[in-house]
Amino acid sequence: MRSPSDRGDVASDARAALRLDDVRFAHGGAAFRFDLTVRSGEWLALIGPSGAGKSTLLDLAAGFLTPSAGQILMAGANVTRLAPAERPLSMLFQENNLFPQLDAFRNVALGIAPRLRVSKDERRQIEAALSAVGLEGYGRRRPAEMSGGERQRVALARAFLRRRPLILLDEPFAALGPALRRDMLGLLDALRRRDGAPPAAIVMVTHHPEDAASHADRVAYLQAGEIAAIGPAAAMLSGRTDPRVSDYLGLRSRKA
Ligand SMILES: Nc1ncnc2c1ncn2[C@@H]1O[C@H](COP(=O)(O)OP(=O)(O)OP(=O)(O)O)[C@@H](O)[C@H]1O
Repeated sequence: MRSPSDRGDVASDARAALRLDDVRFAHGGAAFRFDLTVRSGEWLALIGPSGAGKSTLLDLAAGFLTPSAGQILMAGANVTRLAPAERPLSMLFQENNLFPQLDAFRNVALGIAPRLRVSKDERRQIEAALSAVGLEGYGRRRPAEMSGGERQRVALARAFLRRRPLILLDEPFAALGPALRRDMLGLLDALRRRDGAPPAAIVMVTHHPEDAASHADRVAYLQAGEIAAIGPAAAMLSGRTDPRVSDYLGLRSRKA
């Protein structure tokens, strides 16, 4: 049986949560070229040195940047020219995911009711989402009245209420301590499996190899604007697959 490769076979590509097909982009002096297939329900971690293009890859997938060439597909549909709001995904950043003037309830409500007019049923869903992230009773608090971890929980509640099949994470827990980061990743994993629906696929930028090791199915290593290596998380993080990855992870002894 052939192992799933990055290009994948035609049938699995058609169902892929995300596919970047020879996507090209340039900003500043930096050029980017990405080929990637993320299967439905898969958790992919993006690692690599600062400036390698991890955020650029996510921004292209989300629609905040437009490729100069190539195609972006989600569940087989070409979304290359669609605005971010029209794409079947949710994205979480390291900060500023919430509207500061709105309380937690309204920030979550925006996930399903952009004009903030909510029905009784929607109110119940929003309260259930807040409770699922451990924030029962926090509905009236504004972002400034919450900790960084609580704010990210509100953002998670909103993302999951939207029930999009793809979640893009640009280091959303990087500012949290190790224990809290572990809790948040566990919560994210539990939330994406709720309701018996297929789990949402996740593409997560991280500078913490241990986060990738504990949750990712595959790891992609980016360097100089492209995916230099990709494979199962355990193999990639063992440092035995690619010398560039082991150097990045600090796993190879260096000669003085
Ligand atoms: N808006 C922009 N205009 C010009 N150049 C940019 C812009 N955004 C990013 N770049 C450049 O593109 C390259 C890739 O940036 P990107 O943010 O994707 O890297 P990264 O791998 O996410 O880095 P980090 O780990 O530091 O967040 C960098 O050299 C950066 O300076």
